[in-house]
Amino acid sequence: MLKLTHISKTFNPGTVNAKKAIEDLSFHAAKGDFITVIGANGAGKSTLFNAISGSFFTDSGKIELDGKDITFMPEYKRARSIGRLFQDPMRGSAPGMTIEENLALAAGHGGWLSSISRKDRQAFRERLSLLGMGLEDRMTQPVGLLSGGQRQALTLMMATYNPPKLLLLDEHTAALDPATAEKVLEITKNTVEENHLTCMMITHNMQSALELGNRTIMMNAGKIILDVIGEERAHMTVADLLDRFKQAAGKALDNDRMLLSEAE
Ligand SMILES: Nc1ncnc2c1ncn2[C@@H]1O[C@H](COP(=O)(O)OP(=O)(O)OP(=O)(O)O)[C@@H](O)[C@H]1O
Repeated sequence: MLKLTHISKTFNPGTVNAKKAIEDLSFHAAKGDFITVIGANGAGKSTLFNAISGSFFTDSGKIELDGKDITFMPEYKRARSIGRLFQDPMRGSAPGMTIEENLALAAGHGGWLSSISRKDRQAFRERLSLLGMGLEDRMTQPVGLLSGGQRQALTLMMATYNPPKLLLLDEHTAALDPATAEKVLEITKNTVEENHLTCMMITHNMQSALELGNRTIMMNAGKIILDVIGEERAHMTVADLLDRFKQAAGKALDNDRMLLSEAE
């Protein structure tokens, strides 16, 4: 479904601030893969997502999605096939518009109340009720009134209303309190499974990285240094992950937030 072939990206090339953020990275995600992504601070995880979603063009290499070469496709066109969520719940939905208007936009009906039919409203209500957050009774309220967790769950629903070919989740629960984060992760798991989505999720929680999805990749210094799936992954513990990181990177994992979440 997603194929990256020898992609590289250097920021500020040719200056003293030059930074090789992705280095000759090749990777293939099969249809239906749910891949958790972990790694050191500044390893290039968000940059990898930016490269896939087209925030910039890579310096070299090729990016293919569902058999199509998208290496030089602009970001707004890729957005039709790639859904993305960020850490900040304020991104991805329009605060001044109501829940149903936001959903109408996501469904592709245009965001104006007059274009929302009774049937649309019924469909929105049914889908919202599955979130278990009571949002089905608040459909005419502006999204800006929602809590971070409610907003993130709504954004996830919007990003997957028409199932994308690829869903990129960039620490989308990191700004939420632990109980809410757990709930949004549960909704994420159900959404990915029910829609058979191909999904990549950056997380700093190593336990969730092993529990969610079917595959885990670990990044360091712009490269994928570990890629585990199947039986091998099923038997892995967080301690094993840390060990494997040390073996592959030649140093201990230095992601403060990952280690902190481990100590909690
Ligand atoms: N637009 C940019 N301009 C210059 N340098 C950048 C830019 N974006 C990222 N970088 C640098 O590239 C490297 C990789 O950053 P990136 O945000 O992808 O790491 P990350 O793995 O997501 O890190 P973290 O876990 O700390 O969020 C870092 O050194 C970062 O400072």
